[in-house]
Order: sequence, then C-alpha cells, then structure tokens
Amino acid sequence: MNSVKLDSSLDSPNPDHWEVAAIALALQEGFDWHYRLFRESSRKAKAHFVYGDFHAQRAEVRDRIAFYDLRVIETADRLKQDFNADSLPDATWSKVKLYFIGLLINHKQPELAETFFNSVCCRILHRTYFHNDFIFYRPAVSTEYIESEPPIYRSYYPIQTGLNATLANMFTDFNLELPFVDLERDVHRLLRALHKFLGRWPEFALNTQIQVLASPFYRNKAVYIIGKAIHEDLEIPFALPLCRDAEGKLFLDAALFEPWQISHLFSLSRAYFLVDMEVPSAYVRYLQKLMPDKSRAELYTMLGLGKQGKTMFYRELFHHLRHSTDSFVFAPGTKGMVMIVFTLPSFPFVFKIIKDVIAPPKEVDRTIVKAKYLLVKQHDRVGRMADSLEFSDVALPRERFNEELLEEIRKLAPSILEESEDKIILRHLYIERRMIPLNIFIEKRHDEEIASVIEDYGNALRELAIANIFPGDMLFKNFGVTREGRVVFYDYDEIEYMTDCDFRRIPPPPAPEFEMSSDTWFSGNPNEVYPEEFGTFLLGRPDVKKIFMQHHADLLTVRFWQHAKDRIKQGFIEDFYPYPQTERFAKRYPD
Ligand SMILES: Nc1ncnc2c1ncn2[C@@H]1O[C@H](COP(=O)(O)OP(=O)(O)OP(=O)(O)O)[C@@H](O)[C@H]1O
Repeated sequence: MNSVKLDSSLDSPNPDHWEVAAIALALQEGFDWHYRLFRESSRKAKAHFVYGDFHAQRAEVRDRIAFYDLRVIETADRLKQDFNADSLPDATWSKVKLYFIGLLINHKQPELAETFFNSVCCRILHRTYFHNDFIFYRPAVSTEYIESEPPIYRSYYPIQTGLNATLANMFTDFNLELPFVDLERDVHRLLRALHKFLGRWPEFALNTQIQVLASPFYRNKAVYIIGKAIHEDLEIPFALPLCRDAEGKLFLDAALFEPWQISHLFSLSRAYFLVDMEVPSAYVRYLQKLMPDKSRAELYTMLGLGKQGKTMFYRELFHHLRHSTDSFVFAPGTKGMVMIVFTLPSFPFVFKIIKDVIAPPKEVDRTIVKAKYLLVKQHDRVGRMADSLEFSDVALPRERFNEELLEEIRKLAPSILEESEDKIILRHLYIERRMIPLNIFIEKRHDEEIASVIEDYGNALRELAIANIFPGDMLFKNFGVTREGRVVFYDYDEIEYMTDCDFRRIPPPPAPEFEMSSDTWFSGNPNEVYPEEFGTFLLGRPDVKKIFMQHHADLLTVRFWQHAKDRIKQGFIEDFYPYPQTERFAKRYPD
C-alpha cells in the first residue's frame, strides 16, 4: 500500500520527492496510530460490560475524545521538527496531498485519514491555505464498497432453522461471554413485540432475512444489537438493547422497531457509542438507511468520530450556504449575557460566540465558559444536554450577515472577529441544534403542550441531577424544546457537578422584617444552593406552577437534591433508558 506512486517523477532520486513521500507517510502513520488506539478503546467496551464496570465504560468514552487532538499535535510537531513543515513551499504541500491520496487507495478509513491530514495541515498552515489545493476540502477517495473483515453485517435466513432458533443464534453469535437469564423467554418476548408492531405474526419466505451489524454498540449499562429484517419489499429496522442483571446474566430489555425510537438512541444529546469498526463509513451508510432523518455528520459523531462529524457538518453548511440566500440573524429568544447567539433561519442550527467582556453578576470568563462546554462534551449528556461542535477560524460570507448582528459582534466580541472584503472570520464558535426556547414555547403554545413540556422540564432536572449535573441557571430560557417535544438544557456557563454543590435549607430570618425585604439574609456563597427558592423565580405563572407542583414538588426540597448527591458520592450509576419505560419488557410482559 505504501508503495503507490501517483507521479512518476516521484520515482526519481530528487531529494524533494523523497521528502514529499516521507511527509505523506508520516501523516499516514499518525492517523493509523490514532485509529489503532481508537479501536482498542472501543474494543475494551466489551470487557467493561462483561465485568459490569460502568465507571470504566464512562471513562473510556470521555478519554477517547482527547485521542484525536493528541495525535494531531504529535504529528504536526513531528513534521515541523523533521521537515521544517512550517516553511515548506506551496508546491511541496500540493504534492504531499497527491502522494497521500495514493496511500489511501486501499485504506479502510480513507475519509477519516483525509480529515486527519486536514487537521494536521491546518495546525501548520495559515487559514488562506484551507482550500482544495492543500487540504481535502472535498473527499478525494471514495468510501463506496470498502470490504471489511469480518463483513459489517451478518445475515440469517429463518427458513433454514425456524424463526425462534434463528433469533437465538443471532444473539449467541455475539459471544458476549455472559449467560442469558432466559434466552428462550427473550426470543418469545421479542416475537410478541414484533407481533404487536406488525399487527400480525411475522411471515417468512425463502428470501426473508435478518441482518445485524457485526459489532454491537456499547453505551452505559447496555449493549445494542442493530439491524433490520427484510421480507419481500418490507424492511423493519430494529435496535435490541441487552442489559446485565446483578448476577451478571444477560436479558433483552426491549425491542425498538420504530425509526424514531432508533433515531432517539443516536440523539446528539446522549453519550457517544463505543463500537469496534474496521470500516466506519460502511456502518454510517448502513445506519443512515435505518434512520434517514439523521445526517452522516451526526452518525459519525455518535460513533465517537467527532472530527469526521465536524468535517461533514462543515461541508453540509457550506453546501447549504451556496444553495440558500437568507441571512444570519439573532436567534429568537432572550439575548444571553455570556454568548451572542445567531442562526440562519433556513438551517436548523444555532451559532454561539463567547463575548469578550462578560458583565456582572456573571462571574465567568472565556476560559471558564470553554471549560464548561468541554465538561458537557465529555460527560454523559443523558438525552438532556445539547452537544455542541466547536470550530475555530470559520470564514462565512460577509453578504449573509445582518448589519445589526455584525455590529453586535464588533462591539461585544471583537477579539474573535476578523473581517475581510467578502468574509467574516470567527476565530471561535460553537454550533448546536436549534430548538424552541422553553420560555417562548410556554408563551405561544396550547395548555396541553405546555403541560407536557413542564412535566418533561422537571424530568430533565431529575435526570441531570442523577447524572451529576446541576444546571446552575434553571430559568426556562436556558432550556429548549426539540422537534420531538423533549426538553433539553443548553446554557452551560453556570453548570456544576452535583457533588460540588452545597444544598441547604433557607434559615429562618433573623428578624421578621427580613422576610419582606427583597434582599436575602442567607449567605449565597459560591456553590451554595437553596432549592426551596427555586419556585420563586421559576413558577410565577399559576398554570405552570400547578403542573410543576403536581409532578415535581420534591424538586423544591433539599431532600431530593441531597439524596441524589449522596447516591453519586456512594458510586451509584443510575440507569438511563433512551426509550420509554413502557417499552421495557419487564413492564410490558411481566412473568
Ligand atoms: N440550541 C438553541 N436553540 C435555540 N435557541 C438557542 C439555543 N441556544 C441558545 N439559544 C438562544 O440564545 C439565548 C442565549 O443562549 P445561552 O443561554 O446559551 O447564552 P448565555 O449567554 O449563556 O445566557 P445566560 O445569560 O442565561 O447565561 C437563549 O436564551 C435562547 O434564546
């Protein structure tokens, strides 16, 4: 593979050409080393699951995020040291790119290697070089039909051994090294769920097949088997979560057949999966057929390949910009004190910039805000915190900026702004999915919808708490409502670990007149939290208060928060189900 030559002149002993080859090989080595470590980490997921070591499972997901940047830094340093890469002539860089393409012809992850090439080059070159002559602005090597060993999915034909035996084999072929509590029961439950979904018993013919992706998907306390059943023209996607009980035995917890349920598993507001993949592009292609509403960028991200997700997102954004004409404007809702938030109405994302000077009472600066966003990226977001993509040096077309917005960026965030004749360059930017801010939702929607989101808002607070996250600022404007009506938190500058918070009861006032005063008589030291106070600033509207108190009155007590904190301190990892409780077999089909 490494001997591929694109340019016959590279065969000549000219030292320049050897240099080109050596640089390209160093880049390839840097990437291959990265992907080897990435796969090792994904493979460890099985052992963590088998041993029930869910702390290790979480740490694996967190630590893996940093791998990429470490390898990019190492490779860029190596290129600078060994080849003076920061002062190479332009012609050399173009040749390095061509040689690198040659190295990727039979590579299993060419798209990831191209992205790695871009990351290293962008670390070395000036932004004006970020175009197709020097980096991979577009992919150069196809990811179609790359063979994987083993093949990415296995096929089963129920006609051969009967449906029950086929499904039992499908489970045991994963060699999960733990016995099932009762495999026969689980297969039976799976068939009952399928019957309910189809409205009849499944039929099968000679060509009926069940396909499953060869590597299972690990996350938190579960492992998911993902695939589809094919019968004539009918394709039924499925995701089957297996869990382990206290004795270390396996059981099938649910069977998800609805595409929206499977999509929810891959929501960016959850933790990334650990999956061992030789050919990730084939996994992404397969998954996208099961979930057509997910972009490839989102799927790569959810498989832990966030940089590839960013590359694809970037391409999608610029493609969209070329095919639309609307302008960037302020995002609807209350303006932030920390961030300038804007959006392109025709594109379902928001863009967030940290202000240069953040006014009191906020006590944060850019470094703290970035650290909080990183905390969220590395944490299990349990379906309640939006994931954000972080970009540097994004050059957007100037003509698409509304003048009022541009003026605000000039005034409040000049250090991250660079302007050229036709470009607005933002040196640092977060991008996340656009939602309807909860405060706007409550103002505009009908009673039933309001009742549903207020109940879900309380659930979001509970789930964040047991995941060790205290949002800090719980006002409705800091939460958004997703397309599916879920309430998700997005304002991270005041976020704290629950274990760092000091939950207290409000002490009695020292004198009666204190109670009537607008000043508090209790201290308000950093990290002190007074849950009894939440109602005062959250529940001004009587209808909202009524619904909240009906479902979540305990959230206004110290007891709830202290109890959640104590459990985390004792090392409990609570169960988070990315599907409705009503789907769980233990509830649906109690023995
Ligand atoms: N993902 C999103 N979808 C839709 N709107 C959003 C999103 N993120 C932020 N906004 C809008 O931008 C506003 C400010 O965002 P954000 O809360 O992140 O900024 P902030 O400066 O940290 O706010 P605060 O002053 O409350 O700390 C929100 O109130 C909301 O109206």
